[in-house]
Amino acid sequence: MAGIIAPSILSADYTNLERDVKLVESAGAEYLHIDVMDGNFVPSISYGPGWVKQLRPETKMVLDVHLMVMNPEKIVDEFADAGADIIGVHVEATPHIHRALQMIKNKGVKAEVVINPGTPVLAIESVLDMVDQVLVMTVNPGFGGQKFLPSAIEKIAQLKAIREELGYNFDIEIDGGVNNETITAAFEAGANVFVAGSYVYDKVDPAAKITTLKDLTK
Ligand SMILES: O=C(CO)[C@@H](O)[C@H](O)COP(=O)(O)O
Ligand SMILES: [Co+2]
Repeated sequence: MAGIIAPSILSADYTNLERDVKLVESAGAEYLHIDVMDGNFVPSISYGPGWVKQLRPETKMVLDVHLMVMNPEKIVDEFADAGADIIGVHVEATPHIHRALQMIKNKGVKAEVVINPGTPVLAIESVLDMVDQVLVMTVNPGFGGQKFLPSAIEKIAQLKAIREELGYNFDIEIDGGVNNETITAAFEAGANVFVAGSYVYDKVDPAAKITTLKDLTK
């Protein structure tokens, strides 16, 4: 099965948001990646649940919400009610990662745990039996347009091995610096969901970029 492509709306043109959403949907992107930033866990501030609620009826794509916020357990219910299909919470952002993931699952939403480049797989081993997706950050979170960090490849391979050994079921997503050159090593290591922001939306022809990424992950 081809990889799932998740364009990051962070790099879209906000004065033409509807156009940019429809463009990637008709090009075959299955997920739309939504970067929520609180100005605390990361320096930038982006969107809240009200924004996700408005977006929900505009697309059939899976809304893949990446919460870069401190203490996400305080806000996961609101994002679930807004129509998120997947909610990702950083292990570095809360002392209550198990509770945060349980709250997401209780809402009937897919639960994702996220690790930063400086965090080892060991830090999330005790919650791998309860997640639908693991997001391995391939840049430090907070900004689009950064360079892919190859140290993530080993973590992807570790997660794939744990999943096989223990019979777990999670998808492995990567996020940051994904393009036609960096995607292959991550795909070969075991990633199957690929966030791409600036590669898709900067410069020309987002639809062709999605086709390229899909072709590289067959
Ligand atoms: O979560 C983040 C950044 O914190 C990402 O989702 C970026 O939006 C990806 O952008 P590119 O690195 O693909 O430009
Ligand atoms: Co993201």
